[in-house]
Amino acid sequence: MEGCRGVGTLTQESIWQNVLSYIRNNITEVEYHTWFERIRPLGIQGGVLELGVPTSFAGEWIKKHYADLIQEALLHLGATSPRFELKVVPGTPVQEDIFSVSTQSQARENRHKLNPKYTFENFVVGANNNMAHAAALAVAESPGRAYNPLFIYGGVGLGKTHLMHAVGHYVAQRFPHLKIEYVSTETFTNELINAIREDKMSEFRERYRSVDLLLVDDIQFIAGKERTQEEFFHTFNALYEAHKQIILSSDRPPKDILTLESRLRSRFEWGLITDIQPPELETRIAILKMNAEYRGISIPEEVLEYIARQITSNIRELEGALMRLIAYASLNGVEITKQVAARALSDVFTPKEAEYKAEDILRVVAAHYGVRPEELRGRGRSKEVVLPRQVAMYLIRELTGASLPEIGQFFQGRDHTTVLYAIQKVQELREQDPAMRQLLRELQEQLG
Ligand SMILES: Nc1ncnc2c1ncn2[C@@H]1O[C@H](COP(=O)(O)OP(=O)(O)OP(=O)(O)O)[C@@H](O)[C@H]1O
Repeated sequence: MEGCRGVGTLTQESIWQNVLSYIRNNITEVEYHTWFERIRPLGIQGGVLELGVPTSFAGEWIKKHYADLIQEALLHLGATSPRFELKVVPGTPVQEDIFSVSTQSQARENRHKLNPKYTFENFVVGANNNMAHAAALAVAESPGRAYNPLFIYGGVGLGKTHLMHAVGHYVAQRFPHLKIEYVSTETFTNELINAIREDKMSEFRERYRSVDLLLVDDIQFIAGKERTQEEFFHTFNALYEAHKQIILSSDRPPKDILTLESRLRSRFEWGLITDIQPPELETRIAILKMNAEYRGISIPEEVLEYIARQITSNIRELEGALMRLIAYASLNGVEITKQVAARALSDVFTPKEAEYKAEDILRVVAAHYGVRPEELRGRGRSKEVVLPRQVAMYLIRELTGASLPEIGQFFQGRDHTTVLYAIQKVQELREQDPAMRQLLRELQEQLG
C-alpha cells in the first residue's frame, strides 16, 4: 500500500481487520455494529484504501462522523499519508454470526416479526428524533438495563414503529439467543380474547412472559379495555421483575391516555419517556434520499426537495409520495423531474409552487417568433411555424412533464411520434447550437 509504512506484506483484508479493531476500541458497540460491520475492503489503489459501503447514505454518514477515526487507525498502522475512499456497493453482505442451531432458529423466528427495512441504519436522525434514537440505541445495547420501560410517543407516521423494530433487529443480531416479541396492542387484545374463549390462558401467559424483549405498538389503544389492562399489568410486572426489556409506543404520553389505570400509568412512567416530533426539511429530504437509494433509484436533489416541501408532518405520506412518483415515471417512461413530480403528485397535494401551463408556454414561444399561438397549434407547415412549434413541444415536455400523446392532443391531435421527432430535433439543436441553448434559457426565464 503506497503511503503505508510497515504494512506492505499485509493483505487489504488484514489491513482492514486491523483498522476495524482500532475503531472498535474507540466507539460504542452499537455504532460499530451499525456502521462498520457491513463495510468491505475492495482494494488499495495508489495508496488509497477503497472500502465498499451498502448505500451512499451509509457512506456519507461514515465520512461525516468517522473519517478522522479511520485515518487515525491507518496512521496507527503506519500509513504516512492515510487515505481512504468509500464506494457504494449495493448488496454489500451482512456478515452472519456463527451460532448454535437453537440460537439460529430463535434468531430466524425473531427476524420474522420485524420489518427488514426498519433498522438503525435506515433511520435518519434529525433534531426531531435524536433523543428517541439515542434512547433506543442505549436500550439496544443493554436490554433490560438502560431504560425500562422505554416509552416512545409521537404523531402518526413519525417512526415509532421503525425505532422499535430497529432495537429488535439489533438485539436479534447481537444477542441471537434472546426471544423477541413484537405485537400491536390490538393483536395483544385479540389474542387475549381468543385465549379466554378457548380456555388457553396459560399458553397466552407463557408466551408473553417468557420473552426477553417485548415491543408493544400503539399502547394508547389499551385505554378503556379493563381486561386487557389487567392482563398487561401482570405481563409487565413479570417481565420487569425479571429485568426483561419492554418498549412501548403511543401517539401521546402516558398522562394523556385517558381511562388508563393509574397503576399502569405509573409503570409506564418508571423508565424513560421520549417523543418524536415532525421532521424538519433537511431530515425529510434525507429520508427521501435514503428511501430512493434503498430501492436503487437516483432522484435529483431538487425533486426530493420539492416533495419534502409539500409534505411536512407524516413520513409515511412522504414515502408514499415518493413511491407514487417512481411508479408514475417508470410506467410512463419519463425521467423524474420536478415537473413530472408535480404531475404525478397532483392529487396528493396542491403544489405550493406555480406549475407551468402548456397554454402559457405556447403564448411565450409564439410571441418570441412573432406568430400567433393558434398558428403554432394549427396544421400549417410553413417554415415560420415549424421550428417554433417544435420548440413549444420541447418546452411543454420539459416543463410540464406531459406525456407525448398528451402533447400531441394539445397540438390538435398530432401523433405522438411527431411530438417525439420535434423534441429530438430541439434536443439536437440545443446540443449543437449555443444560440438555441440561449433561447431556451430566455424562454424559460420569461415563464418564471
Ligand atoms: N427517521 C426516519 N428515517 C427513515 N425512515 C423513517 C424515519 N421515521 C419514519 N420513517 C419511515 O416512515 C414510515 C412510518 O414510520 P412508522 O410506521 O415507524 O411510524 P409510526 O410513528 O409508528 O406511525 P403510527 O403512529 O401510524 O404507528 C416507515 O416507513 C418508516 O420507515
